[in-house]
Amino acid sequence: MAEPLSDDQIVKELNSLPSWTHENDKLSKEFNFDNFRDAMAFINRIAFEAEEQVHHPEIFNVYNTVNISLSTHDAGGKVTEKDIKLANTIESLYN
Ligand SMILES: C[C@H](O)[C@H](O)[C@H]1CNC2=NC(N)=NC(=O)C2=N1
Repeated sequence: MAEPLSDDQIVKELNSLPSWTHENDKLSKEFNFDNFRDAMAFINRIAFEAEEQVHHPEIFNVYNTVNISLSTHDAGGKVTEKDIKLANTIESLYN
């Protein structure tokens, strides 16, 4: 089972995850798109990767914005390596 990361470990990981925040035991970021179609395409690409990793994000969409939050339910809702890995994957899908 994945163990929660320390605050120091999370701060270090966030150095290479631009605009991601660590608040309320979650990693979060808002992504902006030109339109709803592009936002939904992004969400669907995330969905396939989440299934591959067997790790699932919280996703909140309003028109052209997508807010993602990551935490590990199986680790008491804390941030683990699984969240760092999925955050990096999501970044690679956005770029
Ligand atoms: C059985 C299955 O592997 C678990 O329920 C997985 C699925 N996806 C998950 N996603 C997230 N975000 N946290 C989890 O603890 C988690 N657990």
